[in-house]
Amino acid sequence: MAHLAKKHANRHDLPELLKDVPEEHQEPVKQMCLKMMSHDAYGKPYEWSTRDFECGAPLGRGKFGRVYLARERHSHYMVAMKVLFKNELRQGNVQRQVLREIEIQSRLKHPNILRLLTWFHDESRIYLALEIASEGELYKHLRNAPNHRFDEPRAAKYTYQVANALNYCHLNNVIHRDLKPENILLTSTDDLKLADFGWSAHTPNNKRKTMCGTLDYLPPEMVEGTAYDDSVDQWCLGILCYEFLVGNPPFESDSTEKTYAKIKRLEVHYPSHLSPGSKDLIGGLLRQSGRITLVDVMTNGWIKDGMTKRAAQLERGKENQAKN
Ligand SMILES: Nc1ncnc2c1ncn2[C@@H]1O[C@H](COP(=O)(O)OP(=O)(O)OP(=O)(O)O)[C@@H](O)[C@H]1O
Repeated sequence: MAHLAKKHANRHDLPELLKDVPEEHQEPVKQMCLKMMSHDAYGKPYEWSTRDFECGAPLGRGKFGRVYLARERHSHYMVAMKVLFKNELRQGNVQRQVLREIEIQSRLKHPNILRLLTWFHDESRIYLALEIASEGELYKHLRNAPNHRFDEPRAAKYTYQVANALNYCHLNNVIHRDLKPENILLTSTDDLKLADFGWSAHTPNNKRKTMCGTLDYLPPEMVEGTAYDDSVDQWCLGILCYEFLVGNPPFESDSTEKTYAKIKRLEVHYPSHLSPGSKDLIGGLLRQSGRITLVDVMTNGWIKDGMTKRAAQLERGKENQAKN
C-alpha cells in the first residue's frame, strides 16, 4: 500500500526508500517494498475488496465501527480494518458524517494523523483500512497513569504532536473540532495519531456556526453560538494539555449549566503541582480571543524542554529493558 504515499516509486527508488531504515531491518523492509511494488494495485487505480485482506483479532469497538487487525494478502501489510454497517449508519443518521470523515481523512497525510490507506464498500458494509496504532486510545493510557495524569515531559511531547497535526489540518483548511483523549491513538513508538474526523469541517475562509464537539472541550464562542474559526482547535488543545497534566478537563462539573458557566467565566483552577511554564502555555490557549498560535505552541520553551526530557525517559526505558 506504499503506492498511496509514493505512487511512482519503482525498484530504482529502493536505495532512497531504505536510506533511513536501520541496518538490521534493511532486508525485511526491502522485501516488503518489492512485494508492494509487484502488487496489481501499485501506482494504478485498483478496486480493493474484502478478498484482498485476511481478517484477524478484534482491536476494539466504537459506536458504529468494529475494528479488526487485518493483513493484505499479497504484501502481508498489516492494517486496522474498521467495518461500519450501512444500516446502522442510516439508523444513526450519520451517513454524511462518515462520508465527510472518509473524504477528509483520506487526503490528510501527516505523521501525527491516522492514515486512511484505502476504503471500499459492499452492499451492507463500509470498510476503512487504517494505519495501526497498536497502543490504542490515549484515554486508556491517561486513566492508567499514576493519579490519572501524565508527567510534564510526556504531556509536553503529546501537546507538541497534537499541535503539529492541527497546524497541518489548518494549513489544509480543516478544523478538527472534536479534540479529546478518546479521539487520539498511541503507537508502539510513543507517537500520537489524531483520529476521528467525524466532526471536522472544511473551512472555505468564512466563519462557521455549527455547534459540535464534546461539552468539556467547547470553546466560549461555540457555547455562545457565535461565529468561530480554526482557533477553536487551539482552545481544545489548551483543554487537552490541562487534562494530560491534571487528569480531568478544567471546566468539568456535575451539570451542563455549571460547565457552560465556568467556560464563559474562563474559570480555570491550576493545581499546585503544575509548573509556571505549563500554566503559561495553557493560559495562552484558554483565552476568549487572541489565543497563541499552534506554531507558538510548537516553539514554546516548556514544550521543547519537555520533549527533550521525554526522549531521555524513553532512552532510559530502552536501556533498562536491554539490561533485563
Ligand atoms: N487504527 C487503529 N489501530 C489500533 N486500534 C484501533 C484503531 N482504530 C480503532 N482502534 C480501536 O478500536 C476502538 C474502536 O474504534 P472506533 O474508531 O470505532 O471507535 P470510536 O472512535 O470510539 O467510535 P465512535 O466514534 O463510533 O464512538 C478504539 O477505541 C481503539 O481501541
